[in-house]
Amino acid sequence: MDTIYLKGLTLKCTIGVWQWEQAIKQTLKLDIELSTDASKAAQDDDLEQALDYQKVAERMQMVANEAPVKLLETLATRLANVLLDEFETTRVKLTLDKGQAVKGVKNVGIIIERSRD
Ligand SMILES: Nc1nc2c(c(=O)[nH]1)N=C([C@H](O)[C@@H](O)CO)CN2
Repeated sequence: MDTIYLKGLTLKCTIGVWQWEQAIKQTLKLDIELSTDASKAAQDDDLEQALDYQKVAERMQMVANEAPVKLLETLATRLANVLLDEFETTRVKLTLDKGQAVKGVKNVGIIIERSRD
């Protein structure tokens, strides 16, 4: 199995448990790993048969923009579900980074892995 990855994708979204966070947009960084079989796309040199990472990036930004959430867990799960439902992949790993959301911490975030048969 092969892996398509994106690192440091910028997402703008309304996220956070506090009232002030629900009134602003914050910037998160997203890393994604998607399992794929790259052999057919490589053999024919054909984007149509590839897992298109540009479409993945655009879809992730759309989902993040859509609805306010409180928890990183909620957004990460929504993003993973969209990847599994809409793209040719059976395993996803997401790292969602909220930067310096906690005083004294360099970075804070969540890593989730999801798969389907
Ligand atoms: N497990 C989590 N803990 C916390 C979250 C979260 O999304 N998941 N969020 C917050 C606040 O929104 C924080 O980011 C800003 O003060 C606190 N803990």
